[in-house]
Amino acid sequence: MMRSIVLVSSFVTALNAASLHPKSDFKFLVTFGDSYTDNGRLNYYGSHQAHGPPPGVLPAETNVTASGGLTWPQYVRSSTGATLYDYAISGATCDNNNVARWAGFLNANFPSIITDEIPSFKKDRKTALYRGVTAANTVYALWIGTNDLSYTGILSDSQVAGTNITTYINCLWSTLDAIYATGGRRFVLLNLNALQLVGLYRPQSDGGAGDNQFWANKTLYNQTEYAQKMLEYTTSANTIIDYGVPFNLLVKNRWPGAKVAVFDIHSFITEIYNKPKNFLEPPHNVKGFFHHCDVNGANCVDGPGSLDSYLWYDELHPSNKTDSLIAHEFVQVVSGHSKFGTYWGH
Ligand SMILES: CCCC(=O)Oc1ccc([N+](=O)[O-])cc1
Repeated sequence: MMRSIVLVSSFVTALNAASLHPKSDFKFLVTFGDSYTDNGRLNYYGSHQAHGPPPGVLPAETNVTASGGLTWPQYVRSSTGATLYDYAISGATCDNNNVARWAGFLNANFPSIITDEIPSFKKDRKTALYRGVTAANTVYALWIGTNDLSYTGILSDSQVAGTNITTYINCLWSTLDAIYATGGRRFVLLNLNALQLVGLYRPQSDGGAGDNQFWANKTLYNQTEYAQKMLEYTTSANTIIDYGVPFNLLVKNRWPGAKVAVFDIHSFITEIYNKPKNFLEPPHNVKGFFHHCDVNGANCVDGPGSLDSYLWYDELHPSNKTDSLIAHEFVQVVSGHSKFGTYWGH
């Protein structure tokens, strides 16, 4: 049977950011991901023998995240008034059965979306925390993959044998399956960041970092080759996401009644990189980063200047200025008004 494809032009009506009263169609934001999104959840695991909070309990938040300040969902909350449930955990991959990363301080792997974030969400979903959550008033955001493709993952062929970028992409669809099964119908999928631009993967010959806390022996490698690999991996995965969302949603009818927006973070970050004066405070800094530590992540020194001038906080993470820009654009995506959003629905 031929199925008509409908590009949803307006995902939801525009948000009244100024009032701080959440709009009826954006009362709750539920987020899944890694340190790009984590607002303190890993800290809870770190202080509770690698266990998450009991069902119905939110971990304490921090206002100094991996961005150097608030992270993007916290900015979305403050601009929209939406209630935020953030399951993101720093260091996470999509599924530890595909790419697992050891966390010495946990004496366990970093918790992943499939093994920890989704199970925690499903347990919480049955508690009073989710009173008032409906299919219509809740947006689920998924931003994962930076660690899957990272030097400790696919970039160094460190994934579980037999798994690959397609396995990672299939994990995205499995995550949407799990949320859909709980009643979620409105999804925003944030694609892979332009990782060839971060200091971690940029060659030193182009202003990138040398040996560092996220890749301790980077200088032993052909850095130009690895930056190019990262460009290939992120752009190829993002193309698969672009085609995979309408294929799964509309051709396979995998999530009947759902709407999915793809937020093209790769292009958004690249636009900040190319036109910093439109986004960052002068003097703009898009090649360097603000927070400099040794290869052990210790003896850190900040600056020079203000973090608001920087695209990046450290070798890997957007600055909190950038996170505030991501949040602003995310709200535009949810409202159907972003040139960085592609909207799919029945
Ligand atoms: C965006 C993915 C990068 C990431 O998750 O980085 C981190 C991993 C682990 C920690 N941590 O253990 O604190 C922080 C950031």
